[in-house]
Amino acid sequence: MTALLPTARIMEWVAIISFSRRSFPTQGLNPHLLHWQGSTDYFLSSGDKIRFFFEKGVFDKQGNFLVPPEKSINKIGHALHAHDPIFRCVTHSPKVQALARSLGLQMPVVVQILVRHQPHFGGEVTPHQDASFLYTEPLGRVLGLWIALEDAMLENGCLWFIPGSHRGGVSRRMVRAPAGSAPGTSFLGSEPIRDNSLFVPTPVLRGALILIHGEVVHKSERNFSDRSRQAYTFHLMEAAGTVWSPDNWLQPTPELPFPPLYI
Ligand SMILES: O=C(O)CCC(=O)C(=O)O
Ligand SMILES: [Fe+2]
Repeated sequence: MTALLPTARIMEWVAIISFSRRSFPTQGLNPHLLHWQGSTDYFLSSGDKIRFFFEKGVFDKQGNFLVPPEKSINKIGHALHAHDPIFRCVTHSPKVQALARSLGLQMPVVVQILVRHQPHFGGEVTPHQDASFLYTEPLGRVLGLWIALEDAMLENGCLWFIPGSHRGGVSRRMVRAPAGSAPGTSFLGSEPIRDNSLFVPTPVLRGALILIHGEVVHKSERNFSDRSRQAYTFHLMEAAGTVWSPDNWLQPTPELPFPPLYI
C-alpha cells in the first residue's frame, strides 16, 4: 500500500462538483425515480457520464433534500476520466502506470472510475465479486484500484475481504436486458450466503491503495460514525487476449472506448 494521489485536489473536486450548477443531478429527474442509486436507466446510461448516485431516503417525494446535500451522495460515476482532467491525470499517472507494469499488465484499459462517498450512515456495500458486474473471458483480467481519500476504519466502513475467495470462479453475473425491456438488468446465478466470520477487515489510512482482484469476495459495512469515508476507485482490464462480455451493463462506445492506461 502506497500513497499515490493528490488526495486534497480530488477532495476539492468532489466538493466543487457536488455543488456545481452545471451538473447538479436532481434537476430534470423525476423525483419518484430518485431512490437509492437513482433509476435503472439513470444507472445503465451512466457509463460515459459523470452521474451522482444517492443514499437511500435522502429526498422527499418532491425531490427536495432531507439531509444536507454533502451527506446525500453514495457514489459518483462512471466516466470521471472522460470529462475531468484531474481524474484522467491521476488515473494515468506515472505511478499507476508503473504499478500496472510491475504487475505484468500488457494492455490495461480503464473501464470505470468512481468516487465512493459513504457519508455518515452511508449504506453498506453487500458482499460481491467485481467480475459479476465486469465480466470477462477468461476470468482473472479485472483489477480494482481502491484509494482511500480519507481514513477507512472499522467504524466508518472499511473494506472487508474473504481471503482466497478469488479462486472459486464467479457466483453470479449481472447481464443487461435487451434495450427497452424492464428491468434493465438481471442476474444469472446468485450470490451465496456467506459466513460473516470469513471476512477480514482491511482498515487503511488516507492515501492507501488497495488492489482488488476481480473475483475476490468483498464488502463494506454501513458507516455508523460521523466521519465520511471517501474513496477513489477505478477498474483496469487486461485487454490482451480478453473478451469484455457484451452482456455487461457497461459497454465501451465508439465515442468513448475504454482508454489504454499507458498513454
Ligand atoms: O467502497 C466500497 O465500499 C466498495 C468498493 C468496491 O466494492 C469496489 O471498489 O469494488
Ligand atoms: Fe467491489
